[in-house]
Amino acid sequence: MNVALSPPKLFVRTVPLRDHTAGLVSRLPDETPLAWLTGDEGIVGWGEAARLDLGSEPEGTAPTDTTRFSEAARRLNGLREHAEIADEVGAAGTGLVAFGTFAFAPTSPGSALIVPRVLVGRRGGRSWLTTVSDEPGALPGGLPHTASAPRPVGPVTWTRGSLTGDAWMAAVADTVTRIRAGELEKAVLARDAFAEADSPIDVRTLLERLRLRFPSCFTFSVNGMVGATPELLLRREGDRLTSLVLAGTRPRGEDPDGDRRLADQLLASAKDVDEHRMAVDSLRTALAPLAEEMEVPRSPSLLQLANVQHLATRAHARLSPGVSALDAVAALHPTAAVGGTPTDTAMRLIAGAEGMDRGGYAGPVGWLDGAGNSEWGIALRCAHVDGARARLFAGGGIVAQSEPASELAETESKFRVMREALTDGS
Ligand SMILES: C=C(O[C@@H]1C=C(C(=O)O)C=C[C@H]1O)C(=O)O
Repeated sequence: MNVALSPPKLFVRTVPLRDHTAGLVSRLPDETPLAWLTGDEGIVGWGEAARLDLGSEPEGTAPTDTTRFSEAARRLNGLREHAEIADEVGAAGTGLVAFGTFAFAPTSPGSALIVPRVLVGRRGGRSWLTTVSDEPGALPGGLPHTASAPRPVGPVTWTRGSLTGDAWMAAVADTVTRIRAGELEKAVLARDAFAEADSPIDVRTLLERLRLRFPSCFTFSVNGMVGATPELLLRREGDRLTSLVLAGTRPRGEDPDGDRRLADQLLASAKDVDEHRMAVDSLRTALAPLAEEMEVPRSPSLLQLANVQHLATRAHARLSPGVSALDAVAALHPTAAVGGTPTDTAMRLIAGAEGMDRGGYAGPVGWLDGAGNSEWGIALRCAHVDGARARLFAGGGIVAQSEPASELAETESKFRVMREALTDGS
């Protein structure tokens, strides 16, 4: 674990912004942009007023260990206690805001919270600017207008991931055998793929493509993790919590009739409905000790995206007094939508079967403000971007009736999100 030095004193100021016309992504400089966007709304940030790198736990730590979340909460509280905040807007995402990404497994590196130097937000017809500085009076009053235009990605070379398609299908087959033998009920298996461009990838280009193609998803960029996830681990507004659970997938059809047929098949599939139920059950069980009221629909509805369609359940809860967003993140991660059932057995199987470290893939990614408002997605349909290289991830839930070839095809549909974002002119 990192030993926290005494936190810096931060001077935070949020002011309303009158200029509503410019898109949020166009505000961003190209270096390490931070973003959380739904369509035209959300928050973007740049610079680092504070960076909390959270250490990884030693090998052998229980797969459900939550130290990285409690460490994040403790260190963020330290920052908040020292901060001087002048907030003229007072909405979700104003004041002292940190973007965050957490590794899927406690033993993986890469979990971090970042407080940007500058943040621009827009929501419900209001826009704001937050600046964070180390000295009183050194607060910039307006926006720096230095952002350059986003660059195209250029030609990309694709290489296969940690496992070949055949090796990955063999891992799926082995998992099915273990499920049928009664060792567990469900495990989500993922794979990776690599892309290499000729020059550093401009993350803003990816963000703009992703938010336009997936306006109902959460387009994010935090500490190298970039993607557009449809899955909301949780949103906290006051004491209200919302979560959108997804599990059960079909591709989109070629035409409206084919599309409807695939949707009907999905809604009627005992295999997918069961797989979905496990994800919802894992949420319900994790949330129950934290909530005073919970509202979870009995049966899933359909969520259609540009590349795939999912079974979806939107759950609501009222959190018990004193339960923070990070408490809820720690309790909910990993849901059976990205881990499995039972959680511990599935996590151990995943660590052995995938032949790779997931890093931040399938971990929580999002932001929180000083008032306790917060949004955390599950980092899916994403890549880790590092200079000219991108490592893409995609997975799917494996249950007793799963077939390796269709699971492989499902991961290909999910890879499309980032493959297309990385392809100019697609
Ligand atoms: C694991 C992923 O997606 C998850 C798995 C799903 C499934 O198995 O049907 C559906 C949505 C997500 O919860 C991914 O996109 O990589």
